[in-house]
Amino acid sequence: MNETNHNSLSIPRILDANLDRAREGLRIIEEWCRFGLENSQLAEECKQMRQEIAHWHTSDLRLARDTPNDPGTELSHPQEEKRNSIDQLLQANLCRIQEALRVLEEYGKLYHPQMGLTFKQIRYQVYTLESNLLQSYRLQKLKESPLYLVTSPHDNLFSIVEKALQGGLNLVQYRDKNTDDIIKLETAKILCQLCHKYEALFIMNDRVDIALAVNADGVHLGQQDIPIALARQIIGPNRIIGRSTTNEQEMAKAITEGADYIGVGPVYSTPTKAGKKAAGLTYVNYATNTAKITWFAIGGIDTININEVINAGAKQIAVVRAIMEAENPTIITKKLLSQLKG
Ligand SMILES: Cc1ncc(COP(=O)(O)OP(=O)(O)O)c(N)n1
Ligand SMILES: Cc1ncsc1CCOP(=O)(O)O
Ligand SMILES: [Mg+2]
Repeated sequence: MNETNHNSLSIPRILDANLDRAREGLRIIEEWCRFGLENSQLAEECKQMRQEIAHWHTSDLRLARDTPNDPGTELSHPQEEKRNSIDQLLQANLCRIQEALRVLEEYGKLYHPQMGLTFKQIRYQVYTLESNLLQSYRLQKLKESPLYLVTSPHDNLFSIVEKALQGGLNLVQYRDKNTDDIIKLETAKILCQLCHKYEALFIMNDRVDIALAVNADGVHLGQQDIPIALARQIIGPNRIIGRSTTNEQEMAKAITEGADYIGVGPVYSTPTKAGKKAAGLTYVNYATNTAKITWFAIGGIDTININEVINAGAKQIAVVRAIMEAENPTIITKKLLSQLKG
């Protein structure tokens, strides 16, 4: 250790700088919770943590500040100058807060007997905040996605999905009933990254294990798949669980069991789900009048018949062939989105 640069103010300076850093970072997250997510509970949690941190920022520590001689003020990482998305901005600031809290925890032990423990507790509160923030972000995005692409196997799968994302799609489900698991895993990984690049949500069909392995935003489970409670235990509280429903009883059960969204259909009979009886527009009407959670009408919907489904009250729809078999997936995506926006 170089003793020449070490003096009695070194630790107060470290604490002063990191108290500022943690509070600034929390303020950035708080603004998003308040204005972006409109989640007053999360905003309040941020505020309380800021106040607790402020309480430790005593005049002794502020007086130790020596900005003109601080070699760190000029240092900035190129990544700090660049934020491509709100997601990245939040991640970067959560990281900054956690680093600052860790510094406060370690150096705080040398300053005040209680400081290490307090900042350890705040650091854990920030981990919980991060996870709640992610859940809130996913649920909001889900609610605001009018169009849901459920994929089918295709030689140009990635390019079709990317073209649809370029058309404004926000929600994609990877569905492939027949491929080997090892290929499914690799495909899911690539699709998940692709979706996140476009800030879209990625949902895995049927498979909770693959959803977790690739960091998917959620999983879609049908009536023959594992129970929602078990999926929740495995996948945790922050990822989305969707459930297919074809009638009133299934809808009620899925909602009671805690599905984040439901599929409502098949509206029309469809070769994609051959042999499955259509639930019809009557069931869409029922969902319009009854479902209090996010729901997607699905089955046989295209640019021609979508208005019937919209007239039955659907605000969000899911399609397979309409996009997967389109000559131009970007144009069809834009068209479906504009039809849904009315
Ligand atoms: C959005 C959405 N709704 C319904 C389904 C159908 O799920 P499931 O009944 O499990 O049938 P498979 O898709 O697994 O054949 C879905 N995938 N997505
Ligand atoms: C997976 C699924 N679940 C109910 S209908 C359906 C398939 C919908 O496919 P398409 O949009 O091609 O009719
Ligand atoms: Mg299924």
